[in-house]
Amino acid sequence: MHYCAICHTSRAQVVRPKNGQKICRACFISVFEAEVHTTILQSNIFPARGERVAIGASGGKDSTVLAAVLKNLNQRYDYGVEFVLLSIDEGIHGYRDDSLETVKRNATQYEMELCIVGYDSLYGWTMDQVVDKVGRRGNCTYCGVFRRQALDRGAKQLNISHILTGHNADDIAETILMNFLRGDLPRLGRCAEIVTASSTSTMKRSKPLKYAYEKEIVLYAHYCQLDYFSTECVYSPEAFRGNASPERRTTYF
Ligand SMILES: Nc1ncnc2c1ncn2[C@@H]1O[C@H](COP(=O)(O)OP(=O)(O)OP(=O)(O)O)[C@@H](O)[C@H]1O
Repeated sequence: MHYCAICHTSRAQVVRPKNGQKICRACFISVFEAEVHTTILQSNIFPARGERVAIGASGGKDSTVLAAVLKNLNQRYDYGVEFVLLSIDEGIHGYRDDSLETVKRNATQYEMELCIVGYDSLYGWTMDQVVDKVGRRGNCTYCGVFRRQALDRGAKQLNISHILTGHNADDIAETILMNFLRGDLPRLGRCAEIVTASSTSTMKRSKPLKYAYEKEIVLYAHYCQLDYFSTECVYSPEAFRGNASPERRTTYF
């Protein structure tokens, strides 16, 4: 039997993909949370007490883990921040309607206010209607752009100027590779930053899970028995992110 490399008393149950360390369940949970706390401190994500901050909440594993960890860390280290869950309803039947039910339960579990903003009320149409009219080609690209803007508009409605997202280390590695394949140098330069503030808007965006590997996020959610939604978007097989072949790349230049 291997003993945990941190506490040396319990049985090791996890081999960390990051460094090969064999640790027990309790030490994994505490080290995972400690690393997110370090990212928050080193990047000065919450510079002011009393700030209201939105968590972009999709109901998926990343944003659910983000909300759960922030709830714990805010209590433990007293950041003095009030978190609000902000969800965008893109209007994708059989996907977003189900995941929003998860976010509603999370709002109760984490005692956070929830605000849901829909593409239908912001733009006058849903993604299902867009796909019906123009087909599936490239729809993930528009949807991503609309979602980003919808998050900004939702946060403004709440009088909030700071949005956190659950982007993890694997997402950021994929984004770097995608920007490289597209030859998008300006984005390549800034896509790995933890805190970004655009020159055209006052909205600040942060990624506290930047150093968390997707495998460990799933493990954290599993060990903490978090309630999250794990079905893929019905339109996502079309995304460049999941299928970045050179032939497809040419359509983006
Ligand atoms: N519909 C949405 N409403 C609010 N925030 C969203 C929504 N979709 C995505 N986000 C935010 O953007 C982040 C990255 O989204 P992405 O679509 O890449 O999903 P993901 O990597 O599967 O994350 P998750 O597991 O949280 O769904 C999410 O973690 C979340 O913070």
